[in-house]
Amino acid sequence: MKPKLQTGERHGAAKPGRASKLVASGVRVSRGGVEILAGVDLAVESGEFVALIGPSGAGKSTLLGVLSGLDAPDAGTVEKDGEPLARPDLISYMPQSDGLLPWRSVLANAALGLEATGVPRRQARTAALEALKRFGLADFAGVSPTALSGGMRSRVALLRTALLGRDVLLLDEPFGALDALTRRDLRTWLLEVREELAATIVLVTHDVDEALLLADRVVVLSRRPARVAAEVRVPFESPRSGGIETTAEFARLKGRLISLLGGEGQ
Ligand SMILES: Nc1ncnc2c1ncn2[C@@H]1O[C@H](COP(=O)(O)OP(=O)(O)OP(=O)(O)O)[C@@H](O)[C@H]1O
Repeated sequence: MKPKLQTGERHGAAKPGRASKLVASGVRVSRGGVEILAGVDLAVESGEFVALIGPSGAGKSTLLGVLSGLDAPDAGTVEKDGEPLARPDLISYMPQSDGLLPWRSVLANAALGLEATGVPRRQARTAALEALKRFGLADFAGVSPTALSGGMRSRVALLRTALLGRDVLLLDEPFGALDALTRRDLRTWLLEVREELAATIVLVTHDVDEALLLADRVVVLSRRPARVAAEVRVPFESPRSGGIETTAEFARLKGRLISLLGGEGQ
């Protein structure tokens, strides 16, 4: 089953009153005597989809941890809609590992985030089943995640994160371990379900094509200790199709991002 889509609506436009603005100012982080973030300033608008790229080890995951509220910066602030991030549970964070539990069914895994926030089990599973249907995963509700392909696992993990209904979604290389074809499918899927998510999204990726295909804006971190080195607005209209990859504009932007990364983007 295909997810419900509001075709014709620009993907960048979030549902009113839902998505939040996230602003990081002067964020500095050192770990074990190593300076990782050296004053990062980043504003993500309500409903915007930002891709975060940078050289390997630059500090992308570290920044995402700070944006989630799970890690405190040594200096600087993160504000959501003008208020300091008070509790990490205001934001959905999907780390690199999908974290699906093999002894729970797909449905029980999808419901796990809700149950962890205190939603009664039956209610959580009803909501999870509804989401599985909307995201085309209902046929897999009763099976163990071990029976799923990598791509399906990523969908379930993303759905579990999204089901929390948070208005900010932070995704750390959600498709990093997948083969190229499966990644392509999942990018298309993520574009399709974006309307359903109605969230402000920050996606960490190593993949310049992925950043350009999905995001409204690409933010490039410098080498460690990282700052924001550059920002590139992605001009393609939504809904996007794979066809944009063959355009001269796509090639130009890709070349620019790779040169900003010093050739380390792929
Ligand atoms: N506790 C720590 N002590 C020392 N160094 C750390 C610690 N945590 C992270 N680092 C270092 O900080 C740097 C940034 O790590 P981080 O995972 O945020 O980078 P990244 O840009 O997400 O990396 P990658 O692109 O490889 O996923 C890395 O070089 C890492 O080794």
